[in-house]
Amino acid sequence: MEKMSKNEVQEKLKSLNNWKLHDDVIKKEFTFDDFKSAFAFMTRVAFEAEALTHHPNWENVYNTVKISLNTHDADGITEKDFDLAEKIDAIYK
Ligand SMILES: C[C@H](O)[C@H](O)[C@H]1CNC2=NC(N)=NC(=O)C2=N1
Repeated sequence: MEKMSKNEVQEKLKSLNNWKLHDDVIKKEFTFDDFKSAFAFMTRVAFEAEALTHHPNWENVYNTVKISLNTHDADGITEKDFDLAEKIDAIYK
């Protein structure tokens, strides 16, 4: 899949909720009531990632999950990252 230009990424980010471009990834931080809720979210995202064969880079500290998305194969950001970001936001709702 084709890597998107910085302008394409910025334009497409407008259709997402609070994801931001940082270097060559799009990023967002999610917060929860507690660890259990954060980990339940991660489990649901993990299944979605497997279904899409596209996986998040993430870090979890207690009730927060920081996620960054990029496409290794394209060495940048592609539509696949936006597809996964949309699914992640839907799971978070
Ligand atoms: C073979 C397999 O489809 C690839 O390695 C996939 C797996 N998950 C992936 N996830 C992400 N985020 N980027 C990739 O380029 C990627 N490649």
